[in-house]
Amino acid sequence: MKYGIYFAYWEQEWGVEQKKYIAKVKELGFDILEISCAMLKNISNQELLELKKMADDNGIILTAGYGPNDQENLASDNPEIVKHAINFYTDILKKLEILNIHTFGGGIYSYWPVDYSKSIDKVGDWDRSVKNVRTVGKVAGNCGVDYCLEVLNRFEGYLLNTCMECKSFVEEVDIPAVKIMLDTFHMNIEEDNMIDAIILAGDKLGHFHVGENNRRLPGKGNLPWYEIGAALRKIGYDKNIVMEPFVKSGGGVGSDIKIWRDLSKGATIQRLDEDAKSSVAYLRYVFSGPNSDYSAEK
Ligand SMILES: O=C(CO)[C@H](O)[C@H](O)[C@H](O)CO
Ligand SMILES: [Mn+2]
Repeated sequence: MKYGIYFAYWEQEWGVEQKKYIAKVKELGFDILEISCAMLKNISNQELLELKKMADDNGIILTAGYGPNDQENLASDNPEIVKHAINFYTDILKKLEILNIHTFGGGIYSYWPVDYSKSIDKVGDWDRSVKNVRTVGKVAGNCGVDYCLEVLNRFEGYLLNTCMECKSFVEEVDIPAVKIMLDTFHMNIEEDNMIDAIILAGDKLGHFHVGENNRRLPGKGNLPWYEIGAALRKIGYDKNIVMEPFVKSGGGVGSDIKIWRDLSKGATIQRLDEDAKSSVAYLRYVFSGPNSDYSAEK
């Protein structure tokens, strides 16, 4: 397994320049930097190549995350929005191919975060999204990108709240590049048992986000990391583990993620860095097993 972190741990806006985090995460002991596709919307080819070179030079793997806005919604009942969304994803996927990025995840079958002042048509949105994710998933496959559908908690999304729903959706889409993405923060809210959910995902699991019950760094909350690691090993998961901590309020990130207090306890940037370094060392240790009493027979 490779270990990474989402740049937004240090930032308040999704679209900011993220190149500077490549050397930093390397230094802190990570293999991966996850960037936001928000920064790829208006990027030049030259900048793309520079970003790729910087990752290569530092021995860092890049992955990509994204929370699409309501104009990029593949589940929309408005054909103009769907057309725009398909064009948007096609452009982004071509850029990911240039960047040698093979993993793209998030609520990329709907929009995020959902506006619940509007009425919800889950059945209709599901059918439209299956059809349109199939279209975009084929493009992803041609670009060598796994298109990973993140299971989100009910307050942020309504289409895929559990691994079971995501598995059915992925089976309906039936395109090899379209995979399940799980995030321990969301699983802790929605799944009866997050270990069983990982086992259920099995070889369809394409990407894995880790964060505590309150989105602090792994090791600072109450999630069962030993058991999570054992479940990942049991399904033979050998892809990416990307931590997605959110601890500072403010800006677009703070408002989308709903951080209304300082979960970092006033940490300086230096302290944030040290915490991330300790957390990835901790995760590498607990996920390497065999440290858990989660039995393989379960
Ligand atoms: O877990 C998430 C949202 O709660 C997502 O992974 C990202 O934050 C989202 O895609 C924005 O990039
Ligand atoms: Mn996530």
